Amino acid sequence: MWVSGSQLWLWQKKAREEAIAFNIPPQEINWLLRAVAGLDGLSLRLETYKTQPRIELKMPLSELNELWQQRLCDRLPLQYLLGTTPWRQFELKVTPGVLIPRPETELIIDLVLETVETHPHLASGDWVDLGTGSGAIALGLAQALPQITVHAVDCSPEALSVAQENAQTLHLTSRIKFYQGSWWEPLEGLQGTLKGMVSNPPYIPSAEIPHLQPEVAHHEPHLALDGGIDGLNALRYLIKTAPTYLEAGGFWLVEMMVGQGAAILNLLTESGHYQTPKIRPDLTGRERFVSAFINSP
Ligand SMILES: C[S@@+](CC[C@H](N)C(=O)[O-])C[C@H]1O[C@@H](n2cnc3c(N)ncnc32)[C@H](O)[C@@H]1O
Repeated sequence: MWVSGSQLWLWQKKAREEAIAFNIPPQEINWLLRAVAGLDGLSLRLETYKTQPRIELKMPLSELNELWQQRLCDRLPLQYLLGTTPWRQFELKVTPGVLIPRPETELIIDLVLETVETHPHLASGDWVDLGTGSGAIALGLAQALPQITVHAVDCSPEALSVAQENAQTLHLTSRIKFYQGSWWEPLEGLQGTLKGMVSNPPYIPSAEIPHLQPEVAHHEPHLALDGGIDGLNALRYLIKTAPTYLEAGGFWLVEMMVGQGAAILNLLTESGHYQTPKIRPDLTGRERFVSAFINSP
């Protein structure tokens, strides 16, 4: 499907005005045009594509416009409309059955790598990603630590099928084992053997979910968001159960919501099974992660 550069420029100009009117970041149009028209950042920024006689689109202009109207009127996230999202060096498949992996979650991989540098025994063996969703964290770990096997668990069959497809596309299927079930349930046989656990569990207090941006509240799976009354249901469970599965000296790392750090540190200390619990900030300095080690004998 071909259009002239000037036709596409006119469409982009109208879409930009609509984005501003609907309070949607206008940069999303460039993202859309990169994906649908294969335009690069420079020609979009300088609008040089406007003089191109012919530009190939992956869909008719009318269909592109329908997608855009869905973005505006239904507040459907662009990542679901395009079916992909960038995450670390990957381009991951996403569907409305999985949480769109967030840029701040990328830091989990860096925190693990930083820890492995000072604790080299963690660089091989078995790790788990509990609540794997699109598979983002499991894929990032498998790619960054070539000597480990990642066990990736999710209770959502739809999420697991997306995660498996992502692993296939990235040629990482031999490094990740996927399981459907609740948290540790499918991993009974690995009790006491795991080197590390990472998880970005649901942690939003139930009553806050309807007040999130409509893109999140209306379109992302509530199973991925809802952490119960205080948001800590899954985190509490993971603190209680991880010591049965991780080996002594094993590493425990979770993502959380700003403001949950003190409660999580308390739970870790009360459990008596963890040492050196630490709140870890994201790149903007907000407290978003907590790590600890399982007590050594
Ligand atoms: C916040 S999302 C994280 C997804 C992905 N790890 C990421 O960071 O983008 C939480 C994930 O936990 C999964 N989940 C919720 N309850 C679960 C349970 N009881 N057992 C296993 N997974 C669960 C959800 O399906 C969802 O995929």
